[in-house]
Amino acid sequence: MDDPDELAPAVRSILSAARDRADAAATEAVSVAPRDLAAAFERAEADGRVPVIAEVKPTSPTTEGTREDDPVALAEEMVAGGAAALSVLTEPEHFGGNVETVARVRDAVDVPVLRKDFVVDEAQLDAVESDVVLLIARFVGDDLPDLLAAARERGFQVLVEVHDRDELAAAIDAGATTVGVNNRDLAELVVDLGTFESVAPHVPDDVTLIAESGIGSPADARRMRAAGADALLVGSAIMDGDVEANTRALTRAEADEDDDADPTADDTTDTTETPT
Ligand SMILES: O=C(O)c1ccccc1NCC(=O)[C@H](O)[C@H](O)COP(=O)(O)O
Repeated sequence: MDDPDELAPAVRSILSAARDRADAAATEAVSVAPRDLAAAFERAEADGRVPVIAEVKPTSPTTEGTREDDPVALAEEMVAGGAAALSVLTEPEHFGGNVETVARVRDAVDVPVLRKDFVVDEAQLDAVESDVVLLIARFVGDDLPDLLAAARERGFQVLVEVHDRDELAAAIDAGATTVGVNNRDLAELVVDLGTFESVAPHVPDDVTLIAESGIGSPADARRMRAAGADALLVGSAIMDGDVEANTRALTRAEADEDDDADPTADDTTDTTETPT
């Protein structure tokens, strides 16, 4: 990992808490039979939905307040809104998450569930079963190949998160097949959708590519898709207000634009002939 002093104070605090939790991590290795993430994206595409990983994110260092609703109810609303997969924050101190929520959400829905946390140590992988785990290239540094292998041995699919071309190269060298480009700079906590646009052209075609963070509107969703995103990971914009409607607006971002461009595509239009 590069110089921790270059990270935002909130992120240093997140990492320090993650290391403390690693000390108390489980000792028995989990064994997962995962739901296929790529297949879930394909199902969404076939159905005319933008593949969206909707994130259960009660709070965060860049969010005001905490959403106190039952996370399982929120997860079900996300699926009703067309989410192809879910992400559940399990970091307790800065994001209001916990590992029990992943298990409850996974029991309640049939889409793949990503456990979103700041894993820095192999034993942390055993805290709970999920279909996908996140490894952040910047945080795990040279341990990425070993952690990737350890996660796969347990059956997890792995989303490797990068922020620039050097991290992308490290992810590809380590054998990552699903890569997320985070638009949020963890040094400044500033979001710039141009990050995805600058890194995406360098991602090999056989890698499943996910645009993460800062996607706030259907126009943003279309922008990320035009830049090559196979799927989008969205938290704040979905959690702010009506979760089902917010999810639907993003999963329908392309279908709704097609409908706008072609009024005859509106399936509510009555095409029966009126007798004269
Ligand atoms: O979201 C934050 O404030 C944050 C701060 C520090 C480190 C990580 C952070 N977010 C983690 C995430 O990966 C996002 O929750 C995820 O990409 C969704 O982002 P968004 O749609 O912008 O909520």
